[in-house]
Amino acid sequence: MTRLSVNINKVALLRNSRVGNYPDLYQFAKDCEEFGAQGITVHPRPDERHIRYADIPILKNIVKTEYNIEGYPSKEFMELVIKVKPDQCTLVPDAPGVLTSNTGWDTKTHQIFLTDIVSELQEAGIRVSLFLNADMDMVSSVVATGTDRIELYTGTYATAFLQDKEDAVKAHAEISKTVHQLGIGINAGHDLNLQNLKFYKESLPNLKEVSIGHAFIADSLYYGLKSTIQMYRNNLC
Ligand SMILES: CC(=O)[C@@H](O)[C@H](O)COP(=O)(O)O
Ligand SMILES: NCC(=O)COP(=O)(O)O
Repeated sequence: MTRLSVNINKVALLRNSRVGNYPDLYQFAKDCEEFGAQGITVHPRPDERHIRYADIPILKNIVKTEYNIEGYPSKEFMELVIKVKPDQCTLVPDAPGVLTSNTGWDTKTHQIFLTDIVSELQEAGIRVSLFLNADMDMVSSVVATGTDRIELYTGTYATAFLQDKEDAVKAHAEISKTVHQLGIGINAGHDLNLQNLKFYKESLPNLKEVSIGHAFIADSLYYGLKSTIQMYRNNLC
């Protein structure tokens, strides 16, 4: 089974565009789970453009499925995650001012750094996932970090899907098969949507979780939250 984890960053972005608490981020997370979401993902960025650090502990008491916190392992981020103890922490190599996540880790270059971070999170009882490009050259260093999972960055897949979907998914299918055989779990995310999700899932039989936010929230504006969750879940069957 592939879990659908809804990334609620963009609900927080809308909330932050006015003083007050509307839409209510916490009620939205509750409703996502009531309607069938199997996880909630948040990505607190240093500028707090959407998810605020103050949201993180509150959501910990609200999320009943799986709570996934994504972000760059800065000192502040690590202190927050270790304190809150989500089910999973997905480490992302984003620079502070980046518009959105746009690449995975160079685990070869950052192997020692990541190994220490992975170990610190695991000692706190948190499952760790590393955001990664579909690059077989990274596999040995990924294993060396001791990470529990990888999250395949699917932004390039989503772009290439429109031209040649078989070619777009090839590297992802190959690395997921290899990493699965090495005992590491496979997650995926970024720019997945109702057009490209089903083919991706069919091409990666060992996919444990997808985290989807931007397209999902946009779709919810048209179809409503309950219908959108069902539509995405139907693409993961
Ligand atoms: C890591 C990733 O690809 C997404 O989870 C990221 O959280 C998107 O961030 P924005 O919502 O700020 O674009
Ligand atoms: N890890 C990917 C995620 O949480 C959401 O990415 P996107 O669907 O907002 O591009």
